[in-house]
Amino acid sequence: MSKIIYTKTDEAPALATLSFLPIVKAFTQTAGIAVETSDISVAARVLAEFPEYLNEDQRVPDNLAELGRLTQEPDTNIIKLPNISASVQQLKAVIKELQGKGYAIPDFPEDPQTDEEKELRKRFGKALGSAVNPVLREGNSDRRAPKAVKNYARKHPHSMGEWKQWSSTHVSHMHGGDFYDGEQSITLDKARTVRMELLLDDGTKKVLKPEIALQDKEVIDLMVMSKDALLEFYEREMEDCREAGILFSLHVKATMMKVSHPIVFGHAVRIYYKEAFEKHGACFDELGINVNNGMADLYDKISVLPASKREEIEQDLHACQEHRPRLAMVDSAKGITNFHSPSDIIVDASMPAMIRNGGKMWGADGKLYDCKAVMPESTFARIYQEMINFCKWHGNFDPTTMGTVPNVGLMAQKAEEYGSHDKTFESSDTGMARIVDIDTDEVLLEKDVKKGDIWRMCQTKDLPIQDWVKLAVRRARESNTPVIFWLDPYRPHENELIKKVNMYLKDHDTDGLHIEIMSQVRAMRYTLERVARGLDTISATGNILRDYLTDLFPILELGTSAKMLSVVPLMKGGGLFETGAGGSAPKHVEQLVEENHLRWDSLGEFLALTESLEHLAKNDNNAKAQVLADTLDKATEKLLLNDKSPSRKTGELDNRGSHFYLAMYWAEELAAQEQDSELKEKFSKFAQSLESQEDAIVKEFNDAQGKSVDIDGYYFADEKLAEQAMRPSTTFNEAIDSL
Ligand SMILES: NC(=O)C1=CN([C@@H]2O[C@H](COP(=O)(O)OP(=O)(O)OC[C@H]3O[C@@H](n4cnc5c(N)ncnc54)[C@H](OP(=O)(O)O)[C@@H]3O)[C@@H](O)[C@H]2O)C=CC1
Ligand SMILES: O=C(O)CCC(=O)C(=O)O
Ligand SMILES: [Mg+2]
Repeated sequence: MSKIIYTKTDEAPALATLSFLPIVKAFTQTAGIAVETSDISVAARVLAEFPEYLNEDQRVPDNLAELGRLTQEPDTNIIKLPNISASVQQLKAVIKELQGKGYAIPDFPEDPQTDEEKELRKRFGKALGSAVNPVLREGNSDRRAPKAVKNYARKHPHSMGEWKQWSSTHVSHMHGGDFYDGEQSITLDKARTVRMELLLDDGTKKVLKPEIALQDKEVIDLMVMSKDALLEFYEREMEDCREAGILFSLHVKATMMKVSHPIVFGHAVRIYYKEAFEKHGACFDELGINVNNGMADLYDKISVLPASKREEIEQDLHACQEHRPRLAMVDSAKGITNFHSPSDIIVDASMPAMIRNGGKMWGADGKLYDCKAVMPESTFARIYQEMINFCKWHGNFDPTTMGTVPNVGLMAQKAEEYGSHDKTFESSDTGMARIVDIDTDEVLLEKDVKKGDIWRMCQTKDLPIQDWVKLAVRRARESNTPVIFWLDPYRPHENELIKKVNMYLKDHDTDGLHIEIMSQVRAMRYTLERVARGLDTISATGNILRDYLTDLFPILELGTSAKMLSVVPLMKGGGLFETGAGGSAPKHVEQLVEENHLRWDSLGEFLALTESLEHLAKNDNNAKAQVLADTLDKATEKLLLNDKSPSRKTGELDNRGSHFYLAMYWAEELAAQEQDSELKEKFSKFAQSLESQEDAIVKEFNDAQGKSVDIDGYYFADEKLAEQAMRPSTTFNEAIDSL
């Protein structure tokens, strides 16, 4: 029997799954396909990590490890929904919720001292930040807007804020002392085993990572972020921002760069509130405040202090604000600033939202203002400034005419920075950071560091690079679209990649294809000139730009990255089908709980399912699966054309109603096709029955809305209550269950 694994994740997509999965199961079983679920939500991952603390009946298997194993099997077919990459605050909330429900998970040790606490911290660390995607992404990334989706966006453009030439909005990044500055990179001449160490001035060595096995032809990099340079940069930019009278907004990716970016974030907060931190430092230390977790953590922890002390601290914090720039807000109604939590502003989604808004962010008064977008690491920040320059000169992009920018991303096997967190260190001393061959004692790479600097090693394996080049050539051929490799010869790492790209391009027939290599800023300029003329350009990028560009262009082109087709052809032959290119939309859960309306758009799920069925049809020689894929594709287009995507407004069609329409259109298409008479017969009756009950079903869906709903939890909601909430139409449920 053919099998699809459907992941159960978190927040909005997890809710949507409760409504959509019964439909998927009912349709696919007609083609002999079993759909199995695999719970990889952050709560399930925490439970799986601590079986010895749980009763027998509370234990759950380590599904993520199993899925990771399956990525190595050629017949694997996984549909992967977005999941939470948890910050420390979120992880603590997960633990609290589980404990409250009788799961005796231990407390999170914030400042581990004993060996036991350190071990616990390490185990919890497995559920922190981006812990799922890197395990499953055993292939490179192919993300694009399907034609039907792009055509729909052209006909029904989303709103765009207006860019003015006199906008003061700009990007600020470091010009020295950051990871880009003085980066070192080599391609290995043979397989080696190395250690990462800090050589102190007195000759002693601190080994930080005793053994890393490196493959032949692998590219490794050594990069350092200077603490002094970072602090100077923040001081200068905060003052510049205050003088300019615009909002200060910090954009980091603390979820994926889960070691370095919380530190970079924490320094910004400490500099902003410098005097208060100097005055109350000892008290903050005593309370175990770690501002790398955001101001939310600070306010939470000072709440235990006597009122007079607490008020004094609050006053001192407010006094700092007087001579600092105004902060961009995440939620002005609730007074939540950009410094509240490092996972509130995640650069891949936050920068495009600002650019789409005409370069504006929300101020504390709920009004929009120009801003200084601060992205300390210059490596990729420059692409955003280039886009801002373009917008200021040419005005905002026009979704009705703009071209599209698909992406082929080098991602497999934890490529580049996104795989570096276990090789990233905040230096405890001043000395020489070194990568040393264990067998020969050769120093492969070394760089001076000072106490507090952040240093890291990145790895990029050769086979993923070969596969990436192959995928880029394939996409160029299949879509007859130019490919630009965004690679900067002045950056040592990318210079190594350029050599490899040039070499591996020779393995393919590139006759008649337009393939070029350009540095990021030129590539952005070139791509935008084409975008504005309605021309399409594939971006072939490394892992970080894959992430950034696949939110940036879709948000401008389609209004959201949720509408992207996002395929990961696994290197061992299987398929990983991600649903959209965005995240788990936490704000949507709030609306569901308060008003029983889920505005989550499952288009990404529909697109992923189509690809998954097509993959399965070919792999398992399952003709019925191909019929299901073809008809689902048509049904999805019909859904768009008939405007049956979820509305943002409570009382109107939402996620659940939209699923009903997809089911009805899918059934209609199956009834209309001539390839498979069995499916035709079965779905003709089903389609008729849904059509005849359409009004009653939509009424049931809409009537359920407008009141609050209790699903008893957030990270570990009650399955039954959540399912009831997500399947409120008895008529539709009966129809689906009877298929
Ligand atoms: N592949 C993965 O597993 C990914 C996971 N993440 C994780 O997701 C979480 C949230 O990240 P965040 O930066 O807020 O980005 P999101 O992409 O989740 O959300 C940003 C906004 O995009 C819109 N949006 C996203 N998806 C949809 C959808 N399907 N339908 C309609 N609108 C949508 C919503 O806008 P509006 O509010 O206006 O409706 C939403 O508030 C984090 O924990 C992050 O780590 C992030 C990216 C990828
Ligand atoms: O894994 C994560 O935290 C985010 C992934 C992401 O943003 C992406 O792949 O686009
Ligand atoms: Mg992303």
